[in-house]
Amino acid sequence: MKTDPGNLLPTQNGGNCLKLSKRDRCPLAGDRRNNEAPNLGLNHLLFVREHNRLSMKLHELNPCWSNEKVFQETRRIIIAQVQHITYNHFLPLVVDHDTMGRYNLYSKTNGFDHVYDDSVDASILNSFGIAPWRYGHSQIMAEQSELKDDYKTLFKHKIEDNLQSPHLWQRSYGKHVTSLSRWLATEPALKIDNFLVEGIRDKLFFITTPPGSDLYSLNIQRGRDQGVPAYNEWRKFCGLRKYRSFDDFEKFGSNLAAGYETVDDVDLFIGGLLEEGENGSVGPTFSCIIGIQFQRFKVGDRYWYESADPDFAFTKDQLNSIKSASSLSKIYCTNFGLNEIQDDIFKIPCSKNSLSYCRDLPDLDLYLWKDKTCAWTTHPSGSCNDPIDC
Ligand code: HEM
Repeated sequence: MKTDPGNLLPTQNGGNCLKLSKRDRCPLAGDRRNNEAPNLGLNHLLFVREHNRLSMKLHELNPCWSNEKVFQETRRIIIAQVQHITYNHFLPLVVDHDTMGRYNLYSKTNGFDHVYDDSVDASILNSFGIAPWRYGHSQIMAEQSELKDDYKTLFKHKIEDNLQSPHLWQRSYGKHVTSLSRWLATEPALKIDNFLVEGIRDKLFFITTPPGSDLYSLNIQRGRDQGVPAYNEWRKFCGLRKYRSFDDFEKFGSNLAAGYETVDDVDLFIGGLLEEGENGSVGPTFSCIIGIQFQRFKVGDRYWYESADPDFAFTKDQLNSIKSASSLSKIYCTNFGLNEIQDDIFKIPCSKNSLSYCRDLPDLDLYLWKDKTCAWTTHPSGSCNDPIDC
């Protein structure tokens, strides 16, 4: 895929982003919101770099493959990695243990899994995008910072000064990508709760649209605009006890009583965030909706990465390599130039999650993608320049 100098996201003339310096350019990525916050842009950049890294290797292994074939095969591998990491490493930290089991969200440890059900609609539930999946807004930190290679020196950048701008990672041809990613990988996100940092509560987008707005208010209003059922309706749907009075919200009850007429009016986004989950995850109502949604994404996806459909399935060995060797830690440190990283990037480094050298973390075995016919196709004379077989 195309990149800019510094191996950065490609840019367009003009474009829709905030330019904080003369040299800033608006990046192009799969989602136009990639520049909403610098760390979101970094995650888009991460997978462009990973795509190009894998496709170069596939091309070296299979010189007879067309560019299109290399692109499509790489895309398929990246999608499989994202699905595997999301369901097995990330989701178990967002929802509770029961939800993972109830909705069959874990992948099988090895081999294929026939999960596809053509009666399942994999599109997004209105309520899911409005409330439970916005839980992450409460985890947003007040700064987007950089950590130098001593892991101690910190350069802080206020979040409100950098929204809608690629400046932090783009300046000096991407020289700061590594230090930003070091911070992102090691600094714990904030707790999931009903609090929001000031930079996105009072000052959201204040540079472009002064005096700025409030992300939680937008979330609440969006739910009302789109007719999302109230919190208590969802509790009932999820088999939880409906709340009868504001006292059920315990210490938050009196504040809610000041803003709502009855307990049945409480918005899903507000009620859901007030629940406490298991080990810091979201509470039972959000877990329920997220569980249903992720089950639909999985079971309603004809191309789910564990599929054994002979028309497009990975081989069993390829699939097992994806399962055993995909980790966001590896993808991060390989593509962002880190030497070391904790084994599980979703958790902070500690004695149970120690640092490893990047090169020691498992990587996909791309030799399993070697097309045995390829060398002969490119060299009908039979001369062999194949790095593996020769
Ligand atoms: C600095 C970080 C972030 C900023 C500035 C931000 C900002 C926004 C804004 C302005 C909206 C549109 C609100 C509306 O008008 O309805 C939005 C939507 C949304 N955000 Fe965030 N967000 C951030 C991080 C996150 C995180 C970490 C998550 C989840 C883990 C998340 C999940 C969502 C979802 C699901 C939507 C709705 C998307 C849709 O329906 O198309 N956001 N965000």
